[in-house]
Amino acid sequence: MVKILVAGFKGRMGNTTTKMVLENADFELTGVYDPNASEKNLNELSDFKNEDVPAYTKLADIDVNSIDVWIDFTSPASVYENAKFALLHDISPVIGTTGLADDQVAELKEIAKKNKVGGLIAPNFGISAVLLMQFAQQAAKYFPDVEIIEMHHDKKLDAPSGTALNTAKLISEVRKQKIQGNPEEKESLIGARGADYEGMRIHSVRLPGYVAHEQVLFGGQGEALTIRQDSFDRISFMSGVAVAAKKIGDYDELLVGLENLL
Ligand SMILES: NC(=O)C1=CN([C@@H]2O[C@H](COP(=O)(O)OP(=O)(O)OC[C@H]3O[C@@H](n4cnc5c(N)ncnc54)[C@H](O)[C@@H]3O)[C@@H](O)[C@H]2O)C=CC1
Ligand SMILES: O=C(O)C1=N[C@H](C(=O)O)C[C@H](O)C1
Repeated sequence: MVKILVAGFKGRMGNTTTKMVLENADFELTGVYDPNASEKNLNELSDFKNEDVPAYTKLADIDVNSIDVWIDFTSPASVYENAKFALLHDISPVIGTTGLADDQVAELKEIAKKNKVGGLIAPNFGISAVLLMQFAQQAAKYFPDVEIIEMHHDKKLDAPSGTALNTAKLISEVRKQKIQGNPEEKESLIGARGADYEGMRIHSVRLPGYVAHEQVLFGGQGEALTIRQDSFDRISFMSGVAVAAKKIGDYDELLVGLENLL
């Protein structure tokens, strides 16, 4: 039985993850954490009235000995501190929160290595998104001209999305250095051409009704290829989170990307 704490349990992903953990026979929910919670126990929430699980609002109060895996769906501002806290207490972090800077990831990898604790940072736990990133990396070998459009709900804090940024990083590993478009082009409205990641453009759409969607557009001589994935419901991330929580205890380093565990 894997003992799990869900960080960010009051949020959209935290709520869905808390339910998934409670419903999975391989898991025991031993804590939930959210500094913005007013509850002391999960059973104070109507959705979870039969679940006796301590709800923490301060890192210092967490019973670290009761936790094997820390699942984090919090905020770009808090994920580094949370992941470091988990690693330093011999708890395996499974991080879905986006917005970690490259130097923060490098530091967390060092801490994991030094303390021999397994952990995972996954920009996206949906299998459709994992496949999209792999297919896009493959296509970029043949189509170096690429633009990414990511579309999300309008409550999202970070832009571009972690998935779009990771897609661009994976593509840049195989793509020849290239500045796309007309070198003389000028934006008459700032931002019209989107963000620039090593010459690739990333466009972020935020609209109510959307959940999480991405298109990678490739253009070539007289042809084009579009790869698209859609998460219509947050349940789409749960099988990936469950796989990670089950397997991460077998590792002693911090991995990036769900594909490493599939
Ligand atoms: N990797 C993946 O597959 C996915 C990643 N995400 C990412 O997960 C994160 C959360 O997304 P949502 O649930 O939509 O956000 P949300 O805003 O609904 O929930 C975030 C929760 O974290 C809490 N929180 C804030 N500071 C905290 C701290 N220091 N420790 C613990 N909890 C804290 C907030 O009170 C809130 O309840 C975002 O970064 C998002 O991009 C979202 C969906 C899938
Ligand atoms: O905020 C979200 O909702 C999501 N965030 C992740 C990201 O930034 O890529 C994963 C997914 O797109 C949903």
